[in-house]
Amino acid sequence: MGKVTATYLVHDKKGNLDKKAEGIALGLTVGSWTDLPLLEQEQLRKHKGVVESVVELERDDEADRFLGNQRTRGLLKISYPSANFSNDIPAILTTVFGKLSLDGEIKLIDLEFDKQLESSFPGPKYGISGIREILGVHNRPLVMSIFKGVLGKDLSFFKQQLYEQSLGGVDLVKDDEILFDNPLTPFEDRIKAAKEVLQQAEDRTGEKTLYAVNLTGRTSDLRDKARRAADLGANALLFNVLSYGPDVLQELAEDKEIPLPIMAHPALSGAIGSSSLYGIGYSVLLGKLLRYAGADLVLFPSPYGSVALDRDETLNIAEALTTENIALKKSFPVPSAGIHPGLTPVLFNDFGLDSVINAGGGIHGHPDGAAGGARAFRQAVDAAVIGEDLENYAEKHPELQKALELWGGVPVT
Ligand SMILES: CSCCC(=O)C(=O)COP(=O)(O)O
Ligand SMILES: [Mg+2]
Repeated sequence: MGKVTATYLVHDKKGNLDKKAEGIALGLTVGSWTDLPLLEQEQLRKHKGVVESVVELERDDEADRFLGNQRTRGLLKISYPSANFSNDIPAILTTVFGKLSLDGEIKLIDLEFDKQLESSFPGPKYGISGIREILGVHNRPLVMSIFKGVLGKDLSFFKQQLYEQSLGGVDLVKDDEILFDNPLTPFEDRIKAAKEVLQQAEDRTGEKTLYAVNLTGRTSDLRDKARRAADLGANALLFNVLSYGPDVLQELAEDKEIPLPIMAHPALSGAIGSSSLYGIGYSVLLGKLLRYAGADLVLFPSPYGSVALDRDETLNIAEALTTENIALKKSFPVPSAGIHPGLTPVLFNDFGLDSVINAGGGIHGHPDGAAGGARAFRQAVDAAVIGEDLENYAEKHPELQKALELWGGVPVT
């Protein structure tokens, strides 16, 4: 029988992790079945959660002193039979962490779907290979930029920014996640304008740029809006997935009339993932779940920029998005926030060829404007791929030189 297996990090004042694990395995499934008649026990047995392992970890003495109590720390692995839930993320999350998420210091840090369950999820429609195919770029990390300062501006500003970013050589441009439908730059007009501008830029550079329009509004309108975007010639969607839920992303990803790559933004994820005691770990929240649900690209805070995450945490997200152990297409990891060209070598070192270097301020703040910023990133990527020192490479590449003068470089250690 199929199953989903959850791993929890627990801090427990009572100190008996085996009892705690058994309590969860029972409590989230059949309740106190041992008090029932034998026949009923037998019927319920196939629904009971199974404690797969209990590992006690070293105590966190500093936190215990701070909180004024001693807690046993441990990792509990519990599996839940697929007979208990339907094959969708809302049912799975409610099964493994629904009421449990309210029950003290407990964090869901891993979720393993068996192969049968995994096969009921779409995964990315394009994934890394499909997006590379569309762009015709196979041998380097992609470069992406973010519109900035569009709020309160009209379409002419939008077009100008897009043209400059594309001319400089970025592979993708995305809306900022805070740009919603508005009278100055309406959703459909942005798509039409972008189509025209990107064709003009491609005619000059010979390179393709994809524009990810922010798909926003009421949940019930999203499907039609996304289909309309596809009809108008949009080439990608940006989606604030955690404001809606991963299942909404899955609905969009599965829709045959929305044949567009979907880029998932991590807005709101900090509220769920940032505590070391509670919530859902980032590698599940932004990694596995979004890959299963069908995100082609996933943004997350890099370990180095303005909203930095712990480096191991970011590596685990990227691993979940790209591991071969999941038989679905791979999603592009997009470490983001506060990125400038000088960070390219460390990002390349951490996330490799199959990643996207993404910047807003680091593009638009360049002394030569967005086109110069984009060129500086492309030069930094080229240097990283051939393993050349950024400072040396900058001697013959003035845009990179200017970026390094402004923001500095960060050596790989
Ligand atoms: C927290 S990851 C999302 C990155 C993002 O949406 C963004 O606007 C980053 O902009 P920046 O100017 O910091 O590159
Ligand atoms: Mg943003």
